Amino acid sequence: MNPNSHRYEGGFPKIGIRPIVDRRKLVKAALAESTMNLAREAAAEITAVLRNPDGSPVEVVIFESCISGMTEAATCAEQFRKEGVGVLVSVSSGWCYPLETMEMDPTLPHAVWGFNGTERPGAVYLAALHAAHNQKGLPIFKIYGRHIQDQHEGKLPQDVRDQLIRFTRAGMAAALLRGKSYLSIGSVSMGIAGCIVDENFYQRYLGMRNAYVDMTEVRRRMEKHIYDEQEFQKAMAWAALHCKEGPDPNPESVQISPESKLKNWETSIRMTMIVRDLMIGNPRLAEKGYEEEAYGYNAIASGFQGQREWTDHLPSADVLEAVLCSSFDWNGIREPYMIATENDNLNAITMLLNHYVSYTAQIFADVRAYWSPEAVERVTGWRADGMAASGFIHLINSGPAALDGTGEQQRDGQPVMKPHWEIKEHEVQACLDAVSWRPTYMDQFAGGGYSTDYTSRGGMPVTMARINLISGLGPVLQLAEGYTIDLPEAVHEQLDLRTTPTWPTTWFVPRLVADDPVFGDVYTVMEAWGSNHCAVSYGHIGEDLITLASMLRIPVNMHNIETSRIFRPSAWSAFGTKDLEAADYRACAAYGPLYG
Ligand SMILES: C[C@H](O)[C@@H](O)[C@@H](O)C(=O)CO
Ligand SMILES: [Mn+2]
Repeated sequence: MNPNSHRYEGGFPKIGIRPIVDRRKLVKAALAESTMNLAREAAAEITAVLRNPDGSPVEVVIFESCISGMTEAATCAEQFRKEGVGVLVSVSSGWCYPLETMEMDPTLPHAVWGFNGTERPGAVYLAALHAAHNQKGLPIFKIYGRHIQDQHEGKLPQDVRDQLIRFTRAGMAAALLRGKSYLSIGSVSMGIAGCIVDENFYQRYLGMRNAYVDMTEVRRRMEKHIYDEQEFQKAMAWAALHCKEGPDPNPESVQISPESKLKNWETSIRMTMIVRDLMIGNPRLAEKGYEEEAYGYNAIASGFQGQREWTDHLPSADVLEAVLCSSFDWNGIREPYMIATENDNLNAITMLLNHYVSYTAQIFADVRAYWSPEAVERVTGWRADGMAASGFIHLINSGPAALDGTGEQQRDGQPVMKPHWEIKEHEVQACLDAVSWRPTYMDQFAGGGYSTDYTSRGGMPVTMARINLISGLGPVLQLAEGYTIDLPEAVHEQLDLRTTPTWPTTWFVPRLVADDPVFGDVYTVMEAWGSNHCAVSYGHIGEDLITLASMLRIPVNMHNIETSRIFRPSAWSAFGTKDLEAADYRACAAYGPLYG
């Protein structure tokens, strides 16, 4: 039994499509079938592109007939509620009485595609409907194709398809959060404010719950063997085979014995299994008589405090964080978990949002330093050139940097981080081979443990993001699209040795934007970063994060995304069309958190 397999026993939210038509008999007769066809086209596009976290196609439910008035609208809402629909798409090709056919649930992300064919006033309905939604405080996403289509042309134009996918991808991310938990194991680490759990944020913006377990629970389960001992043996064998131990960075005098190191591996592997079981439960524990422990906390993200009450005398959580955040372990290839070191839950949630729109594993990193070309030349003699010519940012943190972050997976010969369902076994091996498991620095982690030492391959398009909580304002999202870069080996060594070289490094260059107050210079991107941590996702997902943030009513305070890629509810334009950032703030403040 794969202990990851029951992770989504409750299934996944679905996307509901609401075909809408004018109820006048002759008009309905003329349009109902073609409107249903538009709904089917949209459904086919969504299921072809979007995936659930386990890699299965997102399920789309089309209401069985066209909605032409309040009765059908109510019947559809009730049917969709029973089906677990979490995202709505309405489709129309003619005029359809907005106030009588609209959906009123303020918590369901909703887009409307008004077919742009002049034979019938689909676009007029779309405009009137969005006016109704805006008057009633129910923002929707408007999908209006640029080019006129012929009435019975069933195909989705590319621009309609792009907006439909961008909306439903973000809508699914919002729906996947709803009702799930964030599990804190421990509390605030070393005075890091990002570790403070703000239940108001989780409940009102994300629709999530907060669970708390003291770190002593991990110790209890270790000491009482409340874990699957067969799996433990399998995991230890896997680690012995695949987790190559690298040089111990500590002075001889404090290096621990091989026997103690083996014990540290055993403890680290037990911690890994126990934290996973705490998050999602494990039916095997019930078989051992631990029915309560078998439940888990229905957690889609968690954080392990670690420092210092655990790490001062027990192995650090680097192994559990690195293994669980990766797309594979001794049980094979699987969806990565979202785990924050130090219980920096704001970073864990950022990892989760990234993951739900990108489908890939995430790199949790300290935003360690900006290296100017001048400083690099002074220290190494090398003048940074190419993409590094304006300097670069050192992203590095022990623990939850997924081993996928090595960049050893490939697509078309390029380094990538893939959704787990695309990863090949040989790529898993390549990721593992690129990692050196280094004994941790005893001066900081007196309890020992192992960190993952790797360097991300350059040439990957990535997005660095972070949610920050600002007093008097609430949550804000910042993001920077850019690329990982390679440094000459000797330069990397010199710069890395100045830091904590036993940790995973990603050299990052944000995509610069001329004359932008923040993205005009790599230095200001670092200087404007709102926290010590960031979550790095594969891919340029800034547009998806911006759409998702608007659904949750989280303003975006910093991004380098072109205006043409920004897709937010149509009501946002009522808050200003010249300054989209200001409009975003005003709209989020006006509507407040998605769940009230
Ligand atoms: C080892 C140090 O205590 C690190 O944990 C510290 O530099 C951090 O990563 C803080 O986020
Ligand atoms: Mn850190």
